[in-house]
Amino acid sequence: MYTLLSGLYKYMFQKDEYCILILGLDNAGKTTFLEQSKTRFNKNYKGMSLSKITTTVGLNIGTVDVGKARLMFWDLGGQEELQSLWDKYYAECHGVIYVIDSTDEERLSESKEAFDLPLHS
Ligand SMILES: Nc1nc2c(ncn2[C@@H]2O[C@H](COP(=O)(O)OP(=O)(O)OP(=O)(O)O)[C@@H](O)[C@H]2O)c(=O)[nH]1
Ligand SMILES: [Mg+2]
Repeated sequence: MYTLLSGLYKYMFQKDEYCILILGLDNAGKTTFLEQSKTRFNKNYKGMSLSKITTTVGLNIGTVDVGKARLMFWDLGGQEELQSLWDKYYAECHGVIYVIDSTDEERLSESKEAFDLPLHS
């Protein structure tokens, strides 16, 4: 009976959780994207001032509920020495958002190389 009820409860109220990695070069706008997503989708979230966002050294985690899904975003640091950590998270995630600063044309090829890195490791 307990199993039946807990199954029913989970079916009705529990959200499916998905882990989404946010990758991209340093300064591409990953943390800004995460903050904007949280502000847009989480009703009671008062977003932090965008000017207060500094470069990410570790990991920012943000949760956003969309319909019956709960998206758990992992925003990793994009600096070169941190890129080797990307593939540690790659195997655990359900999806990847790759952020490119389209105005920074000089770094587009560097961005492409960094994008290819976890795909080939
Ligand atoms: N104009 C403009 N500036 C942006 C946009 N997104 C981010 N920025 C600016 O770009 C800079 C870097 O943004 P972050 O979100 O910290 O970049 P990041 O990819 O998280 O960088 P790391 O944490 O170092 O990997 C900040 O000064 C932001 O305000 C955008 O869509 N438009
Ligand atoms: Mg960041």
